[in-house]
Parts: sequence; structure tokens; C-alpha cells
Amino acid sequence: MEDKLREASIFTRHRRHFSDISRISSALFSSSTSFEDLTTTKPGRSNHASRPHKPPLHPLPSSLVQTILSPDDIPRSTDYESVSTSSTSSCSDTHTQCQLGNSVPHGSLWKGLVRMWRHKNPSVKRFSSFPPFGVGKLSGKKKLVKGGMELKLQYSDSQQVQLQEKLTLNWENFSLDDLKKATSDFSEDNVIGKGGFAKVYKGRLDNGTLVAVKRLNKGTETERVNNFLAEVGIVSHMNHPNIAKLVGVCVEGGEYLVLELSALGSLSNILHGSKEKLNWESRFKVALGTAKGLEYLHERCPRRIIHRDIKAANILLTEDGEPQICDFGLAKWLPDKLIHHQVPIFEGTFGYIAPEYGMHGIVNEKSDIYAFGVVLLELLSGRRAVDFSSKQSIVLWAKPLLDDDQITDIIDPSLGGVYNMDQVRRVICAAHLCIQHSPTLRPSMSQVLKILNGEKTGPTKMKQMPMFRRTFSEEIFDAEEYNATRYLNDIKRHEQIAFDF
Ligand SMILES: Nc1ncnc2c1ncn2[C@@H]1O[C@H](COP(=O)(O)OP(=O)(O)OP(=O)(O)O)[C@@H](O)[C@H]1O
Repeated sequence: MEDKLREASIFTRHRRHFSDISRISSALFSSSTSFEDLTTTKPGRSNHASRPHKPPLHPLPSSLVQTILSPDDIPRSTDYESVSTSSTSSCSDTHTQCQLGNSVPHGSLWKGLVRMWRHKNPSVKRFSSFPPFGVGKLSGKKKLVKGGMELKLQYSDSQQVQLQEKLTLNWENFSLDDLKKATSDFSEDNVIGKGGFAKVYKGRLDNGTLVAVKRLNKGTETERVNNFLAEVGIVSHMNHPNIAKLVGVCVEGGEYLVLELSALGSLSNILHGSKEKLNWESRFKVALGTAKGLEYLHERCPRRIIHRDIKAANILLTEDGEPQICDFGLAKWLPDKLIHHQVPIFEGTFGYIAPEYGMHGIVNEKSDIYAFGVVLLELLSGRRAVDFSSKQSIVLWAKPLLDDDQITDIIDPSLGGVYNMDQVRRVICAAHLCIQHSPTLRPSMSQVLKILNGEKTGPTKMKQMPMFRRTFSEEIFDAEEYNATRYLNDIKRHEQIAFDF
């Protein structure tokens, strides 16, 4: 447990730190920034003295609807949505940004939403809806006037019918007493995890079901509510064996998510905190299952989702070792028309952050794929994403070994040489591709799955794999924009800042 706490605090520290890195690095790319901007902490941003700010899933009001509806239910053309597209000559991709534009006072909207929800009737067992947009209240046109900004949501008749149906959801709405009973009054003995934002308790419901009760416990009420709704909004739409399942929620006296218990806990704990070493067969199962879960998020959901915090601590294992991706507090819906999303504040976990995200705030599926590559390296080597004793990131350690195909130097010695070499080669190949510095060179999750399943065979060395050979324009992009030296320098710089903290 001590190990877990230490790890949690390390991750939290780096979250804070990256907010500052973000401010500095984004300022470096803005010609209008003065030196003073670089050296002062802006109000509203996280600093070392306060908890890192975790922005809501969507600062746009559509989040209110998105919390309870599937993405396809959301009216596409809303008055408040502003999306701009611009091309840059230096990149083969069209760089599209979601401009957040005017700052909508979403915090108060969210807060009001949950207050009304709480106020409703906490004893109602079947959770039906978030009241303001809920059953019976929905009109063809809903207007909200907040902070001088008028927001209009328009629905057709058929959409309204669909919304009414969707609003009857199948989660339990637990009372605080239910959860107290299930967790022996939130006994410390039942604590099974601590993250940067929550404490997680093991519990047993009246019907015997074992659950994990996630109590959000950091930040202001507005921040907690934002985080809560963001996570509920995403996780309630997931239905995949490799995604942690939501059983219910509780909003009495705090914000609680009740999830199915993953009996073996997090991969991070098992891989790095337990004396009993995970054998290769189990590691390969985790690699494959996590890849399936991520492929579902990226490619098979009604609308693609980026998790943004893929790491060993957010991969839970069920009793039979099946991995489940958890913690959707940072996840984002990514609309089809956006190639990537640019976020104003950096959040994530040091060691798993893709270079383009760390330096430019650009997120898309490829940021998750980079992080997944780091997890694969952890599975292969048994090392942590960041080794605080040697002050080295796993990517910096593994890259030269991968480039030179030194498989035996990468493999965890604690496996005692007992592994399936063919599977190891597949995992190495996938990891090597996933941690490429150029996002365009990283494979999609379905390509990763094919590699892991052995459907794409070939040498582990990337340059010998035809499907990922660089195009001429990619070579130019790399040479001009982001070459390997800069990539390593960037990682080193992050590393240095993090260790100096
Ligand atoms: N369903 C579950 N079953 C078993 N353990 C769980 C479950 N959910 C969470 N945990 C444990 O609690 C820990 C923290 O959970 P989680 O990552 O959701 O919290 P968080 O505060 O959002 O974390 P972060 O700092 O990564 O944002 C996990 O690493 C895991 O050990």
C-alpha cells in the first residue's frame, strides 16, 4: 500500500508540474507572450500550492447533454460550438483545433445540475436522469442564459423521443447509507486505491456484488462535480469486457462512482508492487485485452474517445486476469470532423505523455497509442514508466535496445527466460511502433491488435516493415519539424524538470 501511495503522489506531482510546463511551452510558441507571462502563475491555473486543475470533459454546454446521452444524440449544430480549421504547411495533416472560444461558466452550470439532481429524491433507487434535461422537462428548444451568454439546444421531435428513452438509464442511484453499509462506513481497511483525485474502497452490496466505490475527494466542489460528470458521462456509455463497468452513482454528501470490482487491482500494483511476479502468459493477456479495450474506444464507439491517461495504474485486472481500462476522468469525445484536439492545460502522467502532447497540447488517438506503447514496455521489461532511482524514463532506456533488436536485454529477467518468443516479438514490434516520435508513424489500435494477434507478421525492426515505412512527406516532416534528436531532448527536458521538482 505504501508503494501505491508513493506512486499516486508521484503521479499527482507530475500532473501539477505539467500544467506549468504547458504554460511555459505554449507561451514559447506564442509570439505575443511576454517574459512576465512565462514567469508568473496565472489565476485559475494550477500551481504548486494548489491541486491541479482538471478541466471538464467539454467546457462547452453540450457536456450537460453529453453526460447522459450517447454522442449521436447530441444536436450537431449548436449556437455555441465554434470549430475552426487551419492548415499548416509544415505538417501533412490538416491541423484542426477545437476553439473553446468564450469561456462558458460551465462550473456553475454543472454545479446547478448536480444540486438539482441531489435535491430530487435521493432515495429513488433507479437512477433516471439528470433533472434539468430530464424526462418530462425536455422541450423542443431549451434556452439557458448564464453569464450573459445564451445557449440554445434544439431537438427534433424524433430526437426528443430518443432522448426520453435514453434518459432511463440502468445504473443504481445509491444513497450514502447504501455505500456506508457496503464499505463498513468507508473503513480504511477497505481502501484499495488512491489516485490524484479519488479514494477507492472495496465494498459489498446487499445483493452480494463486490464493487469498488470511488469517492472523489480532491478540489473544490465545482472541480469534483466536473470530474464526476465527465467520468460518468463517458463510462456510462461503455460496454466492453475490457472497460471497467459502472454499476451506479451516489451524489449524497459527495460524488461517488460505483464500479464493478476488479479483484486483482491495478496492473501497476501487480507488476511493480507485488513480490509474486506476473508470468508472461498473463502479461500477454493484459497486452491483448488492453489493446481490445482501446480499439473499442478509438474505433468502435459511436464516436471516438481518447482516454488521455492510459497507464499501468489505470489498467485493472479481474479475477481471471482480464484487463479493464478505468479512470475516464480525463477522457474526451473526439468528433469525427476533428483530426485532433488542442487542450489549453496539460494533464496526464509523466512517463506516458506523447511528445506532441507534452510540447504542443495536441491530443488524438495517437497520444493514447504512445501511452499504450509505454505500458507494453512495462509488461516486457517489468520496469516502471519512470524509474525514480536511476532517473530514467522507460522510453529513453528501451529505444536504443529496440532499434538494435536487443530483445534479451529488454525482457524482464524475473521471467527467468520463460516466455513465448513469438508473442514477445509481437509485443516488441507493437511497442516499438507505438512509441514513435511522429504520431503519423504510430499505428492505429486496430493495426496494433493485428500485430499482437500475429496477423501482421514480420521483423521487429520497424524500417523493415512495409506497412509502416515512412513516406517522403513524413521524412520531410520529421526532418523539419520534429526529428529524433529533438524528441529525445524533449523527453530529457521533461525528465529533468520532473526530477528537479
Ligand atoms: N473497479 C476497480 N476495482 C479495483 N480497484 C480499483 C477500481 N477502480 C479503481 N481502483 C483502484 O483505485 C486506484 C485509483 O483509481 P482511479 O485511477 O480511478 O482514481 P483517480 O483519482 O481518478 O486516479 P488518477 O490520479 O489516475 O486520475 C486504481 O489505480 C486502482 O488501484
